[in-house]
Amino acid sequence: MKTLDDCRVAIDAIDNEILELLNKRMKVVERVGEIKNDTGGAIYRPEREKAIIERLTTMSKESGGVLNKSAIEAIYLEIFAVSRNLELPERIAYLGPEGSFTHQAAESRFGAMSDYLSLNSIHSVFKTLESKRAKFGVVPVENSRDGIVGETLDLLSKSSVKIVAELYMPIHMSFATKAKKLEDIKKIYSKDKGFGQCREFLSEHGFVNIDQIPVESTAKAAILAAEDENSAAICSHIAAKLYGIPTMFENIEDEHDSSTRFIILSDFKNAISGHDKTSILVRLKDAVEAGSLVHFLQDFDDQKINLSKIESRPSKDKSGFGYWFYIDFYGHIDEAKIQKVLEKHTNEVTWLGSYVKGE
Ligand SMILES: C=C(O[C@@H]1C=C(C(=O)O)C=C[C@H]1O)C(=O)O
Repeated sequence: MKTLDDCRVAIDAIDNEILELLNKRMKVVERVGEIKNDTGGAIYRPEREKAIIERLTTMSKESGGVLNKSAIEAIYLEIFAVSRNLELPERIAYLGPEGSFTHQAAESRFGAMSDYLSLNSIHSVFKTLESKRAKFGVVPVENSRDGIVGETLDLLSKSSVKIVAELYMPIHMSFATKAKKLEDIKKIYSKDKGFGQCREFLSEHGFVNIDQIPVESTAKAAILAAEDENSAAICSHIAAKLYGIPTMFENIEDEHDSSTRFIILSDFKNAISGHDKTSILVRLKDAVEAGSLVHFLQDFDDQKINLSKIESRPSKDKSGFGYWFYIDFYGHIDEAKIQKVLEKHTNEVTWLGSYVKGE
């Protein structure tokens, strides 16, 4: 049996090899960057990243390796982020403030080293992309409990930016405080929804009679709690970490299955990956006439295209269209069967993006 020292010597030797291989990988990545620069190709290729993770996961399984898919993903998403930065540093705008759940989603995809821009509205994220002040945007589009984020859908309907990726993130709340003892806590900050989602925790810990102060975001709650040792925040763990507040309890939400779907916006079209989803907006001219939506959907069914979401929104324009529909379906816009359906409805459909299906 090896001693601790032997193990550490072995680990050091392996780390040397890993570093050498990583540097070797980055040399190849630099060349990819040059090629993309010459040909105008997109830096971020989510479908290629997905294929790498799938291949490595299968390989690890087959060889009996201890790393499962989430471990491989955690390691490789960071490697991809560093690679992309090497190809061309690109700015990522997200719905802030720093420490928001959207920030956490952005970091999970773009890594710790990227150039981030925190903006205080979804509208500003779209504007920043349209004026090319950032290459990517990250915004929430729906939550499993609260439903659709209307502002995101309305902006998608008007903007030229496209959805290039999606990701689902479980939403967990942390209880963070600089207080040494629970009794020292005299007030708690959070967003109104934060309090709503953690009622059982608050009552179990006897916090019901303590001042609960709603503020505009959970990140703001963390900032305030960082300034006052007799207060606490219900916030994301990234916010607690960012503002230097120790987390006293994690996952304090009443129901643990809440997740938010975030979309990554940019200005290019992905190649087909074989695991794609497409989002479109449909303005049916005669939406009020019975059957027009049914006929439209029938065309999808005829081609065996499965829908994953349909959401109606009131149209706010003056063109006379009463409603439009936001639809997600499985497949990529460049697939023949999808072209066949969309060609029949060119005047009614706006393509919002085709991207690798998130998990
Ligand atoms: C290197 C590339 O660019 C990016 C980085 C990748 C990587 O590090 O493997 C993969 C896909 C792209 O997001 C590429 O397109 O192959």
